[in-house]
This record gives sequence, C-alpha cells and structure tokens, in this order.
Amino acid sequence: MTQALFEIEMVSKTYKNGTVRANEDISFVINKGEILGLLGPNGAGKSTLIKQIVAHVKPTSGEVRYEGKSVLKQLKQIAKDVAYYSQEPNSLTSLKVREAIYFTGRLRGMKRKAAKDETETLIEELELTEVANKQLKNLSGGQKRLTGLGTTLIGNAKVYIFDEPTNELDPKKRRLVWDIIQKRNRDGATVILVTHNILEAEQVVDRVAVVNHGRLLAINHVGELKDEVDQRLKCEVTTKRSFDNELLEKLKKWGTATTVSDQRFRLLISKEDAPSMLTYLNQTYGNSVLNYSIVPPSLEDVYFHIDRDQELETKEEVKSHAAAIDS
Ligand SMILES: Nc1ncnc2c1ncn2[C@@H]1O[C@H](COP(=O)(O)OP(=O)(O)OP(=O)(O)O)[C@@H](O)[C@H]1O
Repeated sequence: MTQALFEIEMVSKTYKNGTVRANEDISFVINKGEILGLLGPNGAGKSTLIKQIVAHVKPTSGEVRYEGKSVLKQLKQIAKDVAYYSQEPNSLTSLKVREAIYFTGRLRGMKRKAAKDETETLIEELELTEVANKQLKNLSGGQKRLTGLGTTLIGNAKVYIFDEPTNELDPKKRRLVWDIIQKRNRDGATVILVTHNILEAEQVVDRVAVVNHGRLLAINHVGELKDEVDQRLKCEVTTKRSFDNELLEKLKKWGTATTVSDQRFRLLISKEDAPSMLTYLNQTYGNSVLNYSIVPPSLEDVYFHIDRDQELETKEEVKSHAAAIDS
C-alpha cells in the first residue's frame, strides 16, 4: 500500500517582492519508497520546489508536510532524514575526497568508526580510490561530482534528492551512479530525481512529475503517461543509396514518411501495421535497406506532448486575453 511521505499542498513562491513567480499552486504527494522524477525545462521552477520540500525556502503560500507535519516545524528531522545533492559546487574544495565524505558523515552524527568504514565503502563503490587523497580543487569535473555523490550518500538517509546526478559523468560512471541510486531505493530509501536527462530517467523512475512555468502539468506512472500520447511506433529506415520518391509514395498507405536525409526517412506507424510494412520493405527494397529501427513511445515523447499542449493552452489564453482587451 502506498504511504504519503511528503504532501505538497497549494505551494506558491514569488521572489523579489512578488515580481518573479517561481511556482504557483502546486499540489502532489511523494510516496514512501518511490523514485519520483521531476522534469521541466530551465527556469521551470524545479529547484525552487525542491528547496521548499527540504525547507530551505519558505513558500509564499501553501504548505509542505513531511510525515504529516509541516517541514518548517521540523527542520532538524528534515536535515537528519533527507540528503540533498544539489547542482551548486561543493564549498569544501581544500578537503581531500576521503575527508569530505568522512566529515559529512560525522556532521550527520555518525560515530567515527562507522563514518570511516562507510567512507571507504563509498570510495570503492564510486571508483574514487585513485583520487581519494587528492584535494577537491585538483579533481576533474566528473570526479568532483562523484565526491559530491559520496557526501550525499554517506549516512543512510531516508530520502535522497538528486539534482542532475549524472552531469559531467562518462557513460560508465553514469551507469554506476544509476545502479547505486536504484540500490538505495531497493533498500527502502525514497528518491526524488531532478533531471533533464529524460532517456536515463526513464530507466529508473516509478512516477514522473512535469513542471513548467512554475506549474505542475502532469504527475503519473511512466506507463500511464505514455498511454496518453500517440501510440504509434517510430520507424526509421536507412537505405544504401538515395531512396526514390516512389518508395515514399508506396509507404503512404501506412503513414506519412518524413525524410531525414536522402538516405534516411521516418514513419509513424501503428503496432498492427508494422509487420506488413516491414515485410513489404524487405521484399521490395530489401537489397537497398541498410537498417531500420522501430521504437515505441518514450518518456521523451510524453514530455514533449505535455509541453506542446501547455504551449497551445498558453497561446489560447494570450489570444482570449487580447480579444478581451480589444472588445
Ligand atoms: N533567489 C531567487 N531570486 C529571484 N528569482 C529566482 C530565485 N531563484 C529562482 N528564481 C527564478 O524563479 C524561476 C524558477 O527558477 P528555478 O531555479 O526554480 O528553476 P529550475 O527549474 O530549477 O531551473 P534549472 O533547470 O535551470 O535549474 C526562474 O524564473 C528563476 O529566475
């Protein structure tokens, strides 16, 4: 049974004496034990929302509750239970990697031995052994990020908030970080993930919340959000030589192909039609087809679908506002 951990109720925030509206009337619940992805473009209001959740920013109106009580009334509990990996650079730059992780553990109230042991485990887990005795200021961008993740992970928090945890990391390290995040979640932690990397997020999140212009546009399980978008499959075909218009014309019976280059085109096709189209393609043009891929709707499609709908809505609002002024 799902159990609410955070309840966000009609939360709004304006900065600079009300001139900048960072978010408005946001309400949703974060369930215990889930991985919730928070998606939205730059300036959408994600960081502000996270800061309200961890009580770093007081909402102008509305309330955030943690385990039933306002976060503003339990700052110590939040600091103890929630580990927040933010985008802001680490300020402990003269510390060595090992020290930064260890001292963070100590600041979280860990005993010396426990902090030391977990520091060593994390250094190994995050593949930081070679740089463990280097000062943070002498590390590469990715190594700094991994150290930041080490300082977030030490102390077994109940809730982890990761703001772009895989930025600046190479593909292997990114995979490593997602594995660690999923393992913490399997061990019982609740995870909130802020990211622009929709493709990677799709592999790990249970539910997704989409925000833009300070508003919550959608929140649901990935599968259910996908059901709301165009269910056709994306078929991309690359041919050995330039394809002729005759081919595109023939394919029209399954859908309209858009050309990507003179050797590649894309077609949206229903699941039912895909096999006959591929058979036709192989039988008639088999020799000249280099490769093809068929992809079902992704979380990225969901994201653009929601974003486009909102843009249309905003345009409609602007139009009706202008019409009201004119009349
Ligand atoms: N301290 C502040 N003072 C004034 N305006 C702010 C402040 N913090 C954020 N804003 C504004 O509030 C809006 C939302 O910003 P926020 O940082 O929450 O967005 P974001 O979705 O996290 O963006 P990004 O993905 O770029 O980090 C933006 O218009 C931003 O300029």
